Amino acid sequence: MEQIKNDQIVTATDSCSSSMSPTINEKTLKKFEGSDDINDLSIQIERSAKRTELIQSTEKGSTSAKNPAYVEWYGINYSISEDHNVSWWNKIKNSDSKLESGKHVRKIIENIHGCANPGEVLAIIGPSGCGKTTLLNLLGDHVGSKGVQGTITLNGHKITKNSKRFVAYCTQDDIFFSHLTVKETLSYTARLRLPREMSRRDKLKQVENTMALLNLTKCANTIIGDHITRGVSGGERKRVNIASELLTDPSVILLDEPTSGLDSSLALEITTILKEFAVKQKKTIIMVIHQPSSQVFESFDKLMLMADGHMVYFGERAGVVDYLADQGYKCHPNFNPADYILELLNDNTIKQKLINAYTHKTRDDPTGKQIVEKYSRRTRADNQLNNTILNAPVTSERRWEATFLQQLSILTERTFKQNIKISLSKVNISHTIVLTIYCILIWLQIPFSETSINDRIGSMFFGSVVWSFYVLSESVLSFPLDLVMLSKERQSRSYRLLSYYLSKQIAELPLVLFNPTLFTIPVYWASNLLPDFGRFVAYLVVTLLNALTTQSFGYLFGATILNVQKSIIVSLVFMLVSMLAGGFYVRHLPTGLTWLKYFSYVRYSYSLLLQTQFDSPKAQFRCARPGELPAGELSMCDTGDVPMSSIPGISIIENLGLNEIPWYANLIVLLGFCIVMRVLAYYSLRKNSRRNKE
Ligand SMILES: Nc1ncnc2c1ncn2[C@@H]1O[C@H](COP(=O)(O)OP(=O)(O)OP(=O)(O)O)[C@@H](O)[C@H]1O
Repeated sequence: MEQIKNDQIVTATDSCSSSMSPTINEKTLKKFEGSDDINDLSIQIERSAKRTELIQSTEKGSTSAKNPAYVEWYGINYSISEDHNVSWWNKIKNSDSKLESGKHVRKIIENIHGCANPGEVLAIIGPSGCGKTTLLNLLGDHVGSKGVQGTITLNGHKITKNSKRFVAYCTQDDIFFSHLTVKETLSYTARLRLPREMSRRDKLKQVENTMALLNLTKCANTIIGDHITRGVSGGERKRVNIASELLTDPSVILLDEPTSGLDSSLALEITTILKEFAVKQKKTIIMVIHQPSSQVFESFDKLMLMADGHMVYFGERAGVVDYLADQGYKCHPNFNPADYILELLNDNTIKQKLINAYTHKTRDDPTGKQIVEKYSRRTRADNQLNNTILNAPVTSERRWEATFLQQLSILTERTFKQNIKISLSKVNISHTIVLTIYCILIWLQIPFSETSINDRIGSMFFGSVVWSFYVLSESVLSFPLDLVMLSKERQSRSYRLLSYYLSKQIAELPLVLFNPTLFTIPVYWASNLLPDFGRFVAYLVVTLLNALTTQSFGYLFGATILNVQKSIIVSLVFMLVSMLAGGFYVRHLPTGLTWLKYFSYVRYSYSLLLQTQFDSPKAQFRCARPGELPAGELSMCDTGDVPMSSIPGISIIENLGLNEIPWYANLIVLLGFCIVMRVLAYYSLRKNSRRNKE
């Protein structure tokens, strides 16, 4: 231990008792008078003044100042069941008893308590894996009730759906739509989550101010990006994450490592902004932070130390150094206390001693309720805030700020902007063009003759099935890929599930139809399908309806399974089974499997396509001349009693056994599949989103 202390003293440059305030004051200025750093300092002063001005501009109409929220938690325990290695049979047989006996239960956090007051910043510090994020998830009500014990309150009341809207959670992972710009991202958030009474202009002004505050103005028009498309930098993305929560004016802000990936001056700038928000707008700020600099550390009001899921310290930040000194671990005055704390907590022996010391200290108050009462200002008179407000539930009369129609239009616009760049990307368009050219070359001007009937049917079947695969592979991923964003935004009560679901249908409709249309128009005319405009329109409509029905199935699989890999496998198997029962590859299904054809939507669209092309007086196919057919194959013209010069199209459909039901019945069934699958997909998504909350 002595070694640790000495090493730290040698390398330390920061001060344990540094009095550097987050904002630059005259005293600091005097210290630098006459020095070369004066220019830097005046820039900092300017920035500080600008920051204060921007925070004041967002202060107008702030609801958090009217709705201060005291967060208190005590007796918190959280366990998970670790049954990954148990066979499914054993899980079914013994699930409850094994869980109860604790055989597969792992305690993640134990007997945790604390509180955070409006106007204050509470920092949670501890080594990696000690349970900080888990605690934040619990405070943000992002964990279901399973395995959770203890009490978490907002102003003394349990967190409800309505009060949750006042709690913003800035997660460790920055979750965004990759093809939207920074400004678009923040604007959509503002339009969805800022009060209904605010005009759109004011909401956008708030976005501009927040961007200026977090130094995002210069990258306002840069896309967020992802691992494929380069966008803003990691630090900028982190700031967009913070901005998107700050601009919605919450009463409580939970932040998971808001400064990770930022350089030290930017980290200080962010914590300073948060501190100013806390003080000026009475926001309650709880942040998990890794290795803060001493200046950042000084800006915290309260501190909570954790190790191995246990408490090590909770109280005033200013008291931690003395507390550790009392335990025999004195921090050198020249050393950053945060670094020192982490050094201590990463030493197994010291960590255990500190955990034991805290447990001993709270032996008469194992849930920590009394400690919480000691540090919470809720129950005590406050000069600035009326005591009745302090105990009032944080709640809103409205469940959503934007009306249903506003949500629908905002989400449709957002989904369209995000997806158009994917669906109509250069790669996708090139793929369609190449496929179109290839099909034209293969099926160029198919003659109306008996010998080419199979080629004609083949071109029609391929022209619809190829888009089924294409559409299925995109639509099946639609919900699994949106899942994290959806659950984050639904947690913050940004919109209804129904508005999200309908907006997806509307926004993706033109996009899903674009490529099949681009393909079908030239291929139809080039391959010499029935030269009749009405029939062409009918053919196009059926091709597009087939694509939409496939999309419905894709939505259903995606919404039900919600797992990328599993959804793809299930949808592929389904598609292959539907194709085989579709009537193209197998005309007569084996006895016992004939029912399959009634469930194959491919069969209905395939029958409809053939009906558009063959069920017409214009569809006449010249009989094969001797020697044109392969040896041994009989011409359809020779099978009847009357000699024929051409074959009517209708007899071809009859021969294929695809005229069992009229065209309008095929259309109704296909439409039915399309609509019913979408309704089922919605209920499936709703059921899954409810299950996620439990
Ligand atoms: N749902 C879960 N399933 C399995 N393990 C979990 C789950 N939730 C938390 N854990 C485990 O609980 C421990 C605490 O995780 P948590 O993410 O809260 O740590 P942390 O202190 O935030 O770590 P870091 O600083 O590295 O982000 C880890 O060991 C983690 O693996």
